[in-house]
Amino acid sequence: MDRRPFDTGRSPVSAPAIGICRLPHGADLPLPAYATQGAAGADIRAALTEALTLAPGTRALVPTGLSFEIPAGYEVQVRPRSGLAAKHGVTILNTPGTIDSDYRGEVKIILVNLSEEPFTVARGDRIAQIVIAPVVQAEFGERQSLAVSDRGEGGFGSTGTG
Ligand SMILES: O=c1ccn([C@H]2C[C@H](O)[C@@H](COP(=O)(O)OP(=O)(O)OP(=O)(O)O)O2)c(=O)[nH]1
Ligand SMILES: [Mg+2]
Repeated sequence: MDRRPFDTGRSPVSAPAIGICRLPHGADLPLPAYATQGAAGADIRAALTEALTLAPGTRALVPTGLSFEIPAGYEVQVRPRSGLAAKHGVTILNTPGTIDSDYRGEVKIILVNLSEEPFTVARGDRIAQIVIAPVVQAEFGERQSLAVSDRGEGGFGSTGTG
C-alpha cells in the first residue's frame, strides 16, 4: 500500500483569486485561512464588537467584517464547522449560505443554537468556513411536456428504504 505523506504540491486546479476587504470593525482580525494544506474550507471569524450569547433555540446574524470580490463563474458557500455542531449544537441556519459573485456587502453568518445550553460567541472566534465552488447559470426553457424517464414522478422515498 502506498503510504507516502500527503502530497504538499500545488493544487492541480488553479486557485481562483478572491479580493477581500476588511471592514473597519474587522480590520484587526485575520483574513480567512485554510487551517491545513488540504483544507476545503477557509475559516472565518466573528467580527463582533462584544461577545454575543445565543440562548437555546435562538439565532443571530453575526458579522464577519469581510466583503468579497468573487470572480464570475464562482460562488462562495458558507458552511458550518463540525466542531461547533458536535460539541455545542451550534450550526448555520441557511447552510450552505450562498455568497453571490456580485455581492459586495459584508458577509454575515446566521448562527443558530440548537442545544439546550446558552452559547457565547466572542470576537475573533472561528464561526464558519467558506468554500469556493464553480457555478454555471442555466438557460431556463419552458416546455409543454418533458422527456419520459425511468423515475417519472416518483420521489420522496419512492425507491424504498432498504
Ligand atoms: O449566509 C449568508 C447568505 C447570504 N449572504 C449575502 C450574500 C448573498 O449574495 C446575499 C443574498 O443571499 P441569498 O440570495 O441567499 O438571500 P436572499 O434572501 O435571496 O436575498 P436577496 O434577495 O438579496 O438575494 O446575502 C450572506 O452574507 N450570508
Ligand atoms: Mg437571493
